[in-house]
Amino acid sequence: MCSRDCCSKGGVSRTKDGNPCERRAEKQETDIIVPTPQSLLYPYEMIQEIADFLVKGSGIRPKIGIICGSGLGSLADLIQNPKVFEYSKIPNFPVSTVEGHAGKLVVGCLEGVNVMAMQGRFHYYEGYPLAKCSMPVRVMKLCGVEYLFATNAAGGINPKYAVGDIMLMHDHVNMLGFAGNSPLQGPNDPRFGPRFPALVNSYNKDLINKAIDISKAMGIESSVHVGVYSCLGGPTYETIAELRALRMMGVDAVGMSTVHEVITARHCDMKVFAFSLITNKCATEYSEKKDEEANHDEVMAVAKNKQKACCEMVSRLVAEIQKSL
Ligand SMILES: O=P(O)(O)O[C@H]1O[C@H](CO)[C@@H](O)[C@H]1O
Ligand SMILES: Nc1nc2[nH]cnc2c(=O)[nH]1
Repeated sequence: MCSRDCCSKGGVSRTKDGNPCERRAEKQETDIIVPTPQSLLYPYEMIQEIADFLVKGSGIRPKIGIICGSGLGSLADLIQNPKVFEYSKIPNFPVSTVEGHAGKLVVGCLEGVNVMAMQGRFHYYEGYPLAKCSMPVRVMKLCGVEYLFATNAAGGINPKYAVGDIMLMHDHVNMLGFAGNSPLQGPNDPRFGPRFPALVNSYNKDLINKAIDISKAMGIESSVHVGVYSCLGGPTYETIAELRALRMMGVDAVGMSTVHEVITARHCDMKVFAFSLITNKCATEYSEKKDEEANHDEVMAVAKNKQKACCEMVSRLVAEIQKSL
């Protein structure tokens, strides 16, 4: 209420005698905030600056970029001669706020290939716009990265999936996109990619086939699936009705990440490989059992338990790529 003792009726501030309050009208005009389109948050030059900082600081131009999912930070521990950058020390970089996401960028060598790994990703529910969540993918691109490996912890909706299984992503359903949200929203910078990128064939078939062969060589093929992931905004886990709806849409696993990173990577023509570690089974029947409710401690515990297999999958696939370089 303004100091002239106004009240608000029908969205219009009025003085006690019913006349519109001029002071409030003036204030409203100056208070209008025009949101910055997502794509303008990190202009090309700023991304280039971050990439230059990392390439100069590490002396390395990575070919493969790895994003470690919740509890899967040990993927970055595979890297030899690592140069570690705390996110807080990288200019214009956001900070990680989620448990299981250390907030470090590790650059070095894996299976003879220069790689860069994010120990900690950014999620929409942390309050970051999608373009900010996936900004590091563009940094990777300008550092020289050609392949994105995105990993995540996810809930298994497909009834055939068990906790601890791995789902190789071959497609996604972009629920945030259905609601009109995209990391590419706003003016397009063609130095990154086209205005209207196609997303069919986003997940590289050759890499999926190689990963299937690797799972056979590791003797874990019965717990490795190929399926569809969907990203919701979070931070809530899903209701039973939502899980049923997702299943009807053909979704096999659900999480709160990855899709915007894949969109950003495909926009700038990176080859994408992604997998979900199934950390919990999503209930699709109503029940009052507490142990059927998803929780982040369980997600982290399962990820830690299964990190060895995930690490082996990643390093073997990097070794396969190395053969073709
Ligand atoms: O997708 P990642 O980062 O692996 O994490 C998943 O696990 C967290 C919920 O337990 C959410 O952040 C969800 O997205
Ligand atoms: N949205 C969502 N994210 C997850 N991350 C790990 N498990 C889950 C889950 O069940 N739902």
